[in-house]
Amino acid sequence: MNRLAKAMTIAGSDSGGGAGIQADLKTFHQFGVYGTSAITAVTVQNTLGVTGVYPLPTEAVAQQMHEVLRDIGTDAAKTGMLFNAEIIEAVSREISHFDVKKLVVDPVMIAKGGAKLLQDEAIAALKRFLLPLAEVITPNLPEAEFLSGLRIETPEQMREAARAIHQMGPRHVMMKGGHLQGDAIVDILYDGRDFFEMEHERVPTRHTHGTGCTFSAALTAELAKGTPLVEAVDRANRFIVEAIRTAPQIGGGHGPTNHWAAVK
Ligand SMILES: Nc1ncnc2c1ncn2[C@@H]1O[C@H](COP(=O)(O)OP(=O)(O)OP(=O)(O)O)[C@@H](O)[C@H]1O
Ligand SMILES: Cc1ncc(CO)c(N)n1
Repeated sequence: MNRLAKAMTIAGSDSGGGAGIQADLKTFHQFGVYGTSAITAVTVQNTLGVTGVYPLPTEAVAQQMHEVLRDIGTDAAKTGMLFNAEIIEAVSREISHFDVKKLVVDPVMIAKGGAKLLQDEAIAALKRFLLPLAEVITPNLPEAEFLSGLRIETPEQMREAARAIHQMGPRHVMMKGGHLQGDAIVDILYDGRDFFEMEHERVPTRHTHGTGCTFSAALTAELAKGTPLVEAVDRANRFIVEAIRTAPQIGGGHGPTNHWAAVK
């Protein structure tokens, strides 16, 4: 067997199991990657929504990262729900200290039902401390609007916002176009020079809980294995579409995707 690739997720716990840490670890496993975690907050959630958010002490987040990274190490890492500015600063410090180069930042801000997973005043810390360390940031359109301060209603405005976000320091911007109308979903990847457009089908379903987490976890797993970025994005896209298409119909609300989805 080849050396086992390792990936770390730094994110919130979703008790319902479809998003956050749980989605990330299930996805790492499905990609054959050994997963480790640093939990930033415990959320009380099911498929109907979020009813509680309990952030951990900043020191607990930093210690989880420190102890895992100094012993086990990691080939890639991703961040999800970080909740506040203090946690963002501490996470950025550990990422720099251990020189984690393949960092995927999923700038989680609000859950689908509207619950706040990032405090408003933490956006400045995200831009200042974390984005310059990212290999790739994966905003959806509302997140890209918040970060760039621009309105995004057309593909051209997506490209404009990607340029603005790239200026904040990440080496690549992978902007997910799912929130624009249309039968097809067009995502764009920007490396500071060229735009790569990727189109895939839109699956008609309400079972999309944790799609952003699952997509960025798949991307992180591929990067951990050494897959080049454009190919890693393509594989992660194929995985999330298949996971949505074969969602297991769990719960009475927005159910999780199928973390056992197989992609060739
Ligand atoms: N109905 C759908 N059909 C096909 N692909 C989808 C669908 N919904 C989302 N996706 C894809 O899943 C990926 C992540 O989705 P999205 O941007 O909606 O995540 P998100 O809003 O961050 O999700 P969450 O906050 O629940 O984790 C994107 O690549 C997007 O194109
Ligand atoms: C813990 C957590 N992270 C991220 C999301 C966004 O899907 C969520 N609902 N819960």
